[in-house]
Amino acid sequence: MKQLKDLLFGVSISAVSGSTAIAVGDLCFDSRKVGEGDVFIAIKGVEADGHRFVDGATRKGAKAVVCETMPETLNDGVTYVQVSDSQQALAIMASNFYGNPSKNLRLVGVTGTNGKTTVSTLLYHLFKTAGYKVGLISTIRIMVDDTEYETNLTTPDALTINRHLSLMNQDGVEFCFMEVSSHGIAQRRAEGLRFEGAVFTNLTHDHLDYHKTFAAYRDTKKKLFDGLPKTAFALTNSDDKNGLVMIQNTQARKYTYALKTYGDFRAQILEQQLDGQLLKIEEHEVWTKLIGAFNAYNVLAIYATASLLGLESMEILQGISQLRNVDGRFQHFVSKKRITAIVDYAHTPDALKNVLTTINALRTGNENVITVVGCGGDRDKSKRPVMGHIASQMSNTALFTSDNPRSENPGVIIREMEAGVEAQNLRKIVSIEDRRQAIRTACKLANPGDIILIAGKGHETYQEVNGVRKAFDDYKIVREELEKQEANA
Ligand SMILES: CC(=O)N[C@H]1[C@@H](OP(=O)(O)OP(=O)(O)OC[C@H]2O[C@@H](n3ccc(=O)[nH]c3=O)[C@H](O)[C@@H]2O)O[C@H](CO)[C@@H](O)[C@@H]1O[C@H](C)C(=O)N[C@@H](C)C(=O)N[C@H](CCC(=O)O)C(=O)O
Ligand SMILES: Nc1ncnc2c1ncn2[C@@H]1O[C@H](COP(=O)(O)OP(=O)(O)OP(=O)(O)O)[C@@H](O)[C@H]1O
Ligand SMILES: N[C@H](CCC[C@H](N)C(=O)O)C(=O)O
Ligand SMILES: [Mg+2]
Repeated sequence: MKQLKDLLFGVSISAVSGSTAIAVGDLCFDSRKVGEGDVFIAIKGVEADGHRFVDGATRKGAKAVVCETMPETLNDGVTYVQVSDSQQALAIMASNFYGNPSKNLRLVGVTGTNGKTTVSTLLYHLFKTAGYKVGLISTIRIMVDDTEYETNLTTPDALTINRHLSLMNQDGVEFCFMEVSSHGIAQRRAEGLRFEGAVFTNLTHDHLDYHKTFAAYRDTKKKLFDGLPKTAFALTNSDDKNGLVMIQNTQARKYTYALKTYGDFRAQILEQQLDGQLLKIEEHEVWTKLIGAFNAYNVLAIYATASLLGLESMEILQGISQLRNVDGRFQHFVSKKRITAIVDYAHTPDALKNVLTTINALRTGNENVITVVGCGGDRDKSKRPVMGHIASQMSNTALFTSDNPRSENPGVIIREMEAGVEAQNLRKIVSIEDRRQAIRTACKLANPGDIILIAGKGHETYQEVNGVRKAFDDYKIVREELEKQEANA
């Protein structure tokens, strides 16, 4: 059992009713999961206000409540702690609860619209190859060195983060790479963590449903850098319009990386093929299996981060040459009849544009590019016409389909994508709600040499409709469809 007053260390408290010198059980921010002796933290969320569940939580046995507004009736035997920000309090208490595990390892946060999973996962593999014990907190999985844990958010809640960091401490993990999403920052999920460094990839259109304006989205990301200590490093992409803005107010040591402009770390693309590219990083040439200009940025960010963490150049370059694509990021195969299928997690306008630019640059003749793409339901609607335009403009055929419609009508989402298609591209689009049918049609339309891109879902192995996730794997399906079709031909 822990003492409540110890868990509150560092929390800015405005009022207390009852004693904080009491032993408490777990921390809990969901009244439905409260157990006897727990501390319930009431959070004002997007859907609900946790303050409404304070009474229910104490009836289920919560011994202490952390809240922003004191309830009108206080129950005997319960300690109420009023704080200015419950989400911040939760994060600090979660870190205290697990013995501040981020202080016992070298933690690096990665933020930006695209590239977070790629950069953090590749850093994990690079440091593993270099012989270290490593942790990873990413969209796809959480790794405590070799042990994998499931996750359903990019940046999990503060308790989940600290619980896994604590497992990393127990396992002797030295480095941890972690994605820090804008939702994570806005909801203070990573507050109270001690970062040794933070990396910025890029900033383009996404999540405007949540942040409302691009400036608010940018300023949210910037907070990760504003909160770094002097001893940390802040590494930014100076080719990105907002790269320097990110590090403008940080106390940390500032470093930049760039392909086009000036940077402390620089790279150049020397050659590109479907199975890799040759890069010049500083004075060294290195071959990587990761292709596309966007991956040249990712690889350079990894090189710079590893250098700042003290690895030797040669060791880093050797590691880079062994890295493979991250699951669902430009994951591809060539069928018997030489049709290339690429599955990619491009779910923002910029990512889709980058992937299609890379694919178009690989064309050597009259190959057709056939794109299958959708837009997520209950997510930023303003992305839909833009992605519709990009897919139709940059492909020979674009099949618009469903991508996790969630609570929305998939047909309506597709109509919103169609609204962005310019008149001269209308003949290139076909809309098919059923994603499997859309993939099947793309396979039927493809001739030898053609390239099929299936965008948006990458590593995901489900399709989410009305709160239910049904098994669905783009890579498996396109493989099956092409094999079936080629066997019947
Ligand atoms: C919009 C959003 O980000 N929501 C997240 C947020 O939920 P919330 O605060 O809105 O929760 P709420 O339902 O309003 O409830 C408020 C509070 O009341 C509590 N409650 C509620 C009901 C009840 O009976 N009793 C009770 O105590 C809830 O536990 C909560 O503490 O906090 C929860 C706990 O941390 C998250 O699980 C939840 O993520 C939802 C599931 C989600 O889909 N989030 C996505 C958008 C997200 O965060 N994505 C980013 C990646 C984005 C990117 O691509 O960059 C991510 O980091 O994954
Ligand atoms: N550095 C980059 N710049 C632009 N686009 C990129 C970059 N890296 C990857 N992408 C594109 O974005 C897609 C998503 O990449 P990744 O999963 O690494 O991003 P993320 O930031 O983790 O996304 P999420 O916010 O969903 O967690 C890739 O499939 C690719 O199409
Ligand atoms: N982390 C992103 C993932 C989007 C992936 C796409 N397949 C979708 O479901 O919209 C989000 O939650 O917005
Ligand atoms: Mg990610």
